[in-house]
Amino acid sequence: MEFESLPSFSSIPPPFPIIGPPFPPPPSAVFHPFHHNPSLFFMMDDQRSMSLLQFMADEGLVPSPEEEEKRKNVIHKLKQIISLWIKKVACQHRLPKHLVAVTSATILTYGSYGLGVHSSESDIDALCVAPFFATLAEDFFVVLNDILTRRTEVSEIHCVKSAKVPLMRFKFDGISIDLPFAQLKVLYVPENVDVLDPFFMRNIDDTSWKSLSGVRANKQILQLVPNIENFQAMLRCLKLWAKRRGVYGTLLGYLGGIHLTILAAYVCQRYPDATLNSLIMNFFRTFAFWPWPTPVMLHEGMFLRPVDVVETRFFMPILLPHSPHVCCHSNITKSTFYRIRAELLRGHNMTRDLSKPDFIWDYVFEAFPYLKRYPEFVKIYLSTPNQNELGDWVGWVKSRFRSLLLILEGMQGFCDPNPTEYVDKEKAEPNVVFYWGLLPGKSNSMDKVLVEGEFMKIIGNGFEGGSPGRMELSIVSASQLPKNAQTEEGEGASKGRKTCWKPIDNDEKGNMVCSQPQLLPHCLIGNVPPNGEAAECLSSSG
Ligand SMILES: Nc1ncnc2c1ncn2[C@@H]1O[C@H](COP(=O)(O)OP(=O)(O)OP(=O)(O)O)[C@@H](O)[C@H]1O
Ligand SMILES: [Mg+2]
Ligand SMILES: [Mg+2]
Repeated sequence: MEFESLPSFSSIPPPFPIIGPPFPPPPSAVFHPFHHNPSLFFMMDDQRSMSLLQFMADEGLVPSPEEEEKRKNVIHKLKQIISLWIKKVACQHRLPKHLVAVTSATILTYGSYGLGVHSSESDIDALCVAPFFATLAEDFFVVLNDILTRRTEVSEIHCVKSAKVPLMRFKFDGISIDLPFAQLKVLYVPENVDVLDPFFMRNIDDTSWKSLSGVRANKQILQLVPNIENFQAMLRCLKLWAKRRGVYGTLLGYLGGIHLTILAAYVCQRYPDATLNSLIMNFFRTFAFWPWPTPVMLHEGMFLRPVDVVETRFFMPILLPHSPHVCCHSNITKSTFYRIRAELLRGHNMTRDLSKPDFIWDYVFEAFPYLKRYPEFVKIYLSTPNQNELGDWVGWVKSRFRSLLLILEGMQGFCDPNPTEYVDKEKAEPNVVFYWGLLPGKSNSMDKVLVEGEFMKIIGNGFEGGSPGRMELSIVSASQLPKNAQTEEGEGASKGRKTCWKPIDNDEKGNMVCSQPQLLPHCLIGNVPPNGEAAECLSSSG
C-alpha cells in the first residue's frame, strides 16, 4: 500500500497509508455519471436513498415511539422540578411574593436530542435557564442538586463544577442527562425562550454565554438547513458511519457530534434539493477534497479569530454558526487527521459511482478492520477497586488522551486511537481497556516505561473524583487481543458498545464535561420499501 500525497498540508509527513486511488481534483459539479440519461440518474439516486432508509431502519436508528414518549416524559418532569426549584430559590432570596408568583425558569434541549438525531442510547443535553437571582454555585450546584438527589428517578448524579461549561450529570429514569446552567437578566424566563433574541442575551455573564452556546448553535443550524428531515437522516447516517469507521469521538481526536452536524449542514445548504443519497455522496466528495485548514463555515464571510488560525490543533477548523464564530473545540492530531481523511476518501470512492451494479450500504458502514490494519497495539488498561468509581476514572483519563496520543505520535509517527472500550473479563476488578493501532515495525522504538511515566504525570494532576484508579500501558500483538475485540471486527462493530466520554469543553485544569455518544433519530423514516437493489463493490474498502 502506498501513501498518496494529499492536497494541501504537504508540510506534514504522511504517516498513514491512504487506501484508494490518488486524490483526483474535485469534480466541479455534482457527480453525475448519467449525463446521457438523466432519468436513469434520478432512478438510481432514488433507489439508493430508499435502500439507505431501509438500512437505517434495519440498524434501528429510529427510537421507538415508546422510547420517544419516555424521553418527553423525562423532560416534562425535569421542567416541573425546575419550576418548583426556582420558586423555592426565589423565596430563599426573599423576593416579594408577587415576584415569586411570576418568576420562572425553563429547560432547553440541545445537542443530538435537540436536533432530533438521537438514539435510544443517547443522553439528553438539557440547559437549565434561570432568572437573574439564581446563582450557579449555590442555587444550582447545591439547592437543585439536593432536590434532584432526593428524587427516586435520579441516580449517578455528579457535578462538573470548574469546566468551561459547568454542569450536573445524572441519570433520570435510566436516561443520561447533561444539565448545564445559564442565568438571564430577567425575572421571567419563557418556556421556549429565544436565545437568539438580544433582549434575553443582554448583560449575561461569560459562563452563561458559553452554556448557551449549544442551544444557540442548534437553533441557527435548524434555521440554515433547507430541508430538516433530510438533514436529520443524513446526520444519523454520518454518525453511524463515523462510529463504525472508528473516527467518532472528540476525546480520542476524532469528530464529535457538533463537527458532523456542521459538516452535514454545510452540504445541505449547498444542495438544498438533493436526495438523501446525493447528500451523502456530496458529503464525502466535498470533504475528501476539502483544502484543510480552510475553515468550514455556514455563513459566508465569518470572521476567524487570529488565535484560531494559529492554533495548530485545528487541523480541521469547523466554525460554530453563531457569534463569535469560534472553532468547535477539537482534539484532532496529525494521525487522526489522516485517518479521518482516509475515511472520507474511502466513503467517496464507495459512493461516487451511481452505476455500480453491486452497491450495498453495508459496505460503506462496515466496521473498521483494526486487526487487519495493525499488527501491534498500545494497550491502555484502566481499573478501579469499585465499579462506581470506574466511570469517573475512565472519563478523567480519556479527557487527557490527547496528550498520550501526542507522546505516541512523537515516538511512532502515527497511532490510531480506536475509540472502542473493551472490558477484560479475565480480570476480577472493574476495568476498561483501549487498543490503539500502531504501524508495523514501529513499536520496538518505543520506550514503554517512559511513555507510561509521562502519561501518569499528566493524569496524576487534577482528578476531581475520589481516589485515582490504575493505568497500565503495554504493547500487544493483534493475536493477543481478547476474543471480543477480535470477533467484533467483522460484524457490525459498534453495536452495544460501551459509550465514550467526550468533552464539551476542557479547561486548563483538565476538568471535563462528558456525555454519551449516541446515534439515531427521532422523526422521519416513514414507509420504507424493501431493499431491492444491488450492491456495491469497492476495491478500496477498508
Ligand atoms: N467540541 C465542541 N465544541 C463546541 N461545542 C460543543 C463541542 N462538543 C459539544 N458541544 C456542544 O454541546 C452539545 C452536546 O454535545 P454532545 O457531546 O452531547 O454531542 P451531540 O451533538 O449531542 O452528539 P452525541 O449524539 O454524540 O451526544 C453539542 O451539540 C454542541 O452544541
Ligand atoms: Mg449529546
Ligand atoms: Mg452531552
